[in-house]
Amino acid sequence: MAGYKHYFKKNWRITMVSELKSDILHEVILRRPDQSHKGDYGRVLLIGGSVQFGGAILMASQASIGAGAGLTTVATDRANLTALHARTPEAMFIDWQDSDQVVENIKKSDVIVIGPGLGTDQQAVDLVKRVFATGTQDQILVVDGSALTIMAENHLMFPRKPYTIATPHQMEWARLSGIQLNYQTEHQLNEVQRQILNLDVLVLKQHHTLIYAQNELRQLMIGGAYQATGGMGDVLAGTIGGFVGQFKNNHLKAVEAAVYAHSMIAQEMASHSYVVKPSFIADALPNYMARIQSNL
Ligand SMILES: NC(=O)C1=CN([C@@H]2O[C@H](COP(=O)(O)OP(=O)(O)OC[C@H]3O[C@@H](n4cnc5c(N)ncnc54)[C@H](O)[C@@H]3O)[C@@H](O)[C@H]2O)[C@@H](O)CC1
Ligand SMILES: Nc1ncnc2c1ncn2[C@@H]1O[C@H](COP(=O)(O)OP(=O)(O)O)[C@@H](O)[C@H]1O
Ligand SMILES: [Mg+2]
Repeated sequence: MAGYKHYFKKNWRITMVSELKSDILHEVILRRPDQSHKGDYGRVLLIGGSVQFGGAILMASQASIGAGAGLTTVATDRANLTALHARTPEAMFIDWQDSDQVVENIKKSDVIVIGPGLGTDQQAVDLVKRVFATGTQDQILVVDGSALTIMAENHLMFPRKPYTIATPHQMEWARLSGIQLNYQTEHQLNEVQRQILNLDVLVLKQHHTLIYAQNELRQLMIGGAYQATGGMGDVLAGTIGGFVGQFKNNHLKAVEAAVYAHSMIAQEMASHSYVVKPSFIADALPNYMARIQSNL
């Protein structure tokens, strides 16, 4: 347990525990007004994708676009440029070594997703620090994958200003909180919540993912082991980015809807797929969201 207090401080009181149900989708995914444009649906910047883990950021950006982000930009290793444009020509590219362009794009984004396939080398550490230092009050930050490991290894705290969502799986949460897997009971987590610093939403990914926010804890009861494939969390991070970027009334509900939709699509696909490819979920999002909007 040693060390977690270093990261977390804010007082959280979980007073409501409930199951996350499908009505969240109908609450969040509404018909778009005709008089609107791409600038209304979120400028999402995704940062990640080392040479080794390029696929992670491709999947996350595919999910951001599928989820409906108005503009999706990817700051990644130049090695991913051709693959990115071949897979998702809708995405814009920034070389993550170009710090001026990275900072400029952090500033003009509504949502920043950092971590999928980021890796943990010094350049990645610098990027996490830069994002944390630059993020403003009216921005939303999604911290995933390697960015969480970097935080644990470098004793970084979540930044104060942006609305911050963390999406650790249990191993990442163990690194960050100091609570080992076998001890990650509800009680232990509540103890940590009381001390959380600067975090608005914690999506603790596992079979039956838990979503913690200041006054509530919701549990996802759908989804299954057909989701246990590398890239599944990268697609979730991109989906959350796309949802919070466009569904602006309530950030927490947008996160909950993203988590629910991601697993519901997987569950539907599992009726005819032994494993569900994460990129298929990214591509299925627009059709699924249209069905929700039409109440089908
Ligand atoms: N195609 C790609 O480029 C991929 C890149 N990835 C990236 O690789 C980096 C390292 O992330 P990883 O998660 O692979 O490695 P980590 O070292 O962070 O953790 C993975 C290990 O944690 C253990 N674990 C325990 N409980 C778990 C749970 N509930 N869910 C998931 N794992 C659990 C598993 O045994 C697993 O081997 C991240 O930046 C990630 O985004 C991964 O998403 C895999 C696919
Ligand atoms: N057995 C399972 N049941 C339900 N959901 C699962 C299961 N295994 C994995 N998942 C889901 O898949 C995603 C995996 O995320 P993560 O481990 O970050 O993947 P990656 O980093 O490889 O993209 C999470 O949303 C998790 O809840
Ligand atoms: Mg992950």
